[in-house]
Amino acid sequence: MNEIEVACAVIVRQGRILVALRGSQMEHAGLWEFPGGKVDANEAPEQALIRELKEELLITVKVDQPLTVVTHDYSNVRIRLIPFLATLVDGEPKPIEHEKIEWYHPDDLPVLPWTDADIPLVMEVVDLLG
Ligand SMILES: Nc1nc2c([nH]c(=O)n2[C@H]2C[C@H](O)[C@@H](COP(=O)(O)OP(=O)(O)OP(=O)(O)O)O2)c(=O)[nH]1
Repeated sequence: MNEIEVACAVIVRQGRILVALRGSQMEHAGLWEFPGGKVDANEAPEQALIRELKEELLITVKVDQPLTVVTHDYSNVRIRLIPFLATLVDGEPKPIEHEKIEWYHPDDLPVLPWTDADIPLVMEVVDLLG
């Protein structure tokens, strides 16, 4: 199966976490995710994350500690989801590609409809920050 690496960010501000709803034009439309995107060849996951968050939310982040990598098989692709805690250092996020974004308290995350790969990560975030 084709395998892709996807870096994503758990951005925490004043106890709330930035989450994004995938738009109708995207795969997994109508599901929530942590913002991020595919890691290009010869790119570090941290670099990919900084690039993707500039593109899709117009923000600059500082990448902090890595969280636990999740490997998940969708029907057509295996993804390695590579999460990091991150801090917003410049800009106010705007949903350029997403349907919308929200800041949620960690304890409110588990009830959202998430992309399948994110479920273990959501649990880790609740354990760590909830
Ligand atoms: N960004 C992100 N993607 C996720 C998460 N969980 C999850 O299964 N995915 C999947 C959805 C997509 O199939 C893939 C990421 O691809 P994408 O389409 O968002 O990335 P991209 O912006 O680099 O895509 P593109 O420019 O090539 O279209 O990973 C998550 O929490 N964050």
